[in-house]
Order: sequence, then C-alpha cells, then structure tokens
Amino acid sequence: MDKPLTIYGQTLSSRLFIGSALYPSPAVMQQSIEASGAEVVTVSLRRQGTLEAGNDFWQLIKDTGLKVLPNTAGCHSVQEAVTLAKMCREVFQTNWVKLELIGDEYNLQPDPIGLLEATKQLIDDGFEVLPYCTDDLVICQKLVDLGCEVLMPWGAPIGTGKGLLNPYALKTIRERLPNTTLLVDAGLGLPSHAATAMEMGYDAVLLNSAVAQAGDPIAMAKAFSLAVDAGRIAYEAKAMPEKEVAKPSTPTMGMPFWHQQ
Ligand SMILES: CC(=O)[C@@H](O)[C@H](O)COP(=O)(O)O
Repeated sequence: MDKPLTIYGQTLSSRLFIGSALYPSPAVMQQSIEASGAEVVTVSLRRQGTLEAGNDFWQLIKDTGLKVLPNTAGCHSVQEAVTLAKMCREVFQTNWVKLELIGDEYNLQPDPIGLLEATKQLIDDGFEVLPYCTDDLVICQKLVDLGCEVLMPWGAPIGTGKGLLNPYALKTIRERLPNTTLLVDAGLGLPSHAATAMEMGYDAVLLNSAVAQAGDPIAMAKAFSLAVDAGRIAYEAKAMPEKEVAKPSTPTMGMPFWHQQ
C-alpha cells in the first residue's frame, strides 16, 4: 500500500507540484496545470506586476481550484524573503511558503546561511516552510532541526532543464532523512528526470520551466504526470538488485520460475 503524500498535515494524491510562470498564454497555463493533475500550484507574489495585471493573474490561479503554495522567488536577503513571505500569507491566506533565497545570481543557487536564518524567523512566526535548498546534507539536516517537515533540494539550477546533476547527493539525503518529506525542486527538463527522482524515493517533484517552455506545454504536463506516477509505482515495487555480471534470464535447465529462498 502506497503511503500517501502529506505536506504539513495535508494529504495530497498528486505528487507533481507545478509552477505558474513562463507559459505562452493564460489559456495554455490553465490547460497545462489541469493536464498535470497537480493539486498544488506555486505562485510568486512578485511576478503579478501591476495591480490590474495581478488581479487577472490571481483570478486565473483561483479558477484552477488548486492549493496555492506562495514562493519568495527573486529574494536575495533574509529581510526581503521574510517580508515577502508575510505579504504572501496575507494575500494567499496560507501558512505555507516555498522559501527561495538566492545567494548567487549566476546559477540562482540558494544562500544556505540566509536560508537557515529566514527559515528560523518564519517558523517562529508560525509559517510552515518548504525551503528550496541545495543538495547539501548538512544544510538539509539543519533545516529539519529548525522544524521543517518538508525540504526541496534542487535537481539542477532553476530553468536549466539539466535533470538530476548529483544523484549521489540526492540519494544520500533520501537515505539519511527517511522521515522528512522530500521534493526535488527545479532544473528538471524531461519526464525521465522526474521518474528518476521518484524511483529514488523522493516524495514528489516541483517543476515549472520544463512544462511552460515545452513546444506543447499541455502534452508535456501530461507526460510529467505519467512519469511521476510511474516513478512512484516503481519505487513501491522495489527494483531488482543491480549485478556486476550477466546472468541468463532464460535458464536452459530446471524450472522456469525463480524461487525466493
Ligand atoms: C516556479 C518556481 O518555483 C521555480 O523557482 C522552481 O524552482 C522551478 O524551477 P524550474 O523552472 O527549473 O522547474
């Protein structure tokens, strides 16, 4: 029996979280989000722009009927991220925040020191923080020690579509934090990247560019949805052990079935 995905006490059936930026049109955004089967959409307060444009965008998001995960994309300091998180709580009426605090403009790498400080301040203020972090085990452990029930280590830098750049680090985090809900966030480009993360035992994935910037975003959203489900089923099914030497799968003698000892 598959263990349901729980995010700060809320049970979800879809393990794909979707972003709301960079789509070619509002209609394509809405149809892509629907095709993804996601139950959570992440929204940046910053990208709403002018009040009028912001209202239109917000109405589109509301029309999806999905749970909103506000994010602090574009923040470069603790103060900025904490202030934006508080504004998001007012606007979106949720304690959830995807905490993004950028430390390096070149690869949009999270600032690990600032992330810990901002997480502490927000948790003390009653937030349920989903930090976007690097795949550094020690930072992840410290975020858990501060009270994060959910972590979102990167697969690759945002918007690169490179997939899982450091599978060893991601596997280590999974193994060492078995009771933490883990999502791979950012850098995925192909459905196979999402499937690999799920096969590793990640609880879910969050992505935006791979769908929004695809030639056919709606079809790509569906492909990611299927890949996430396939990866999860494969994880639950437990893969065969990898071997160093060949072993014939068609025995020449004896019984055609394999008997477990
Ligand atoms: C929308 C959002 O939250 C991004 O900052 C997120 O990290 C997704 O990254 P990709 O666009 O690389 O999927």
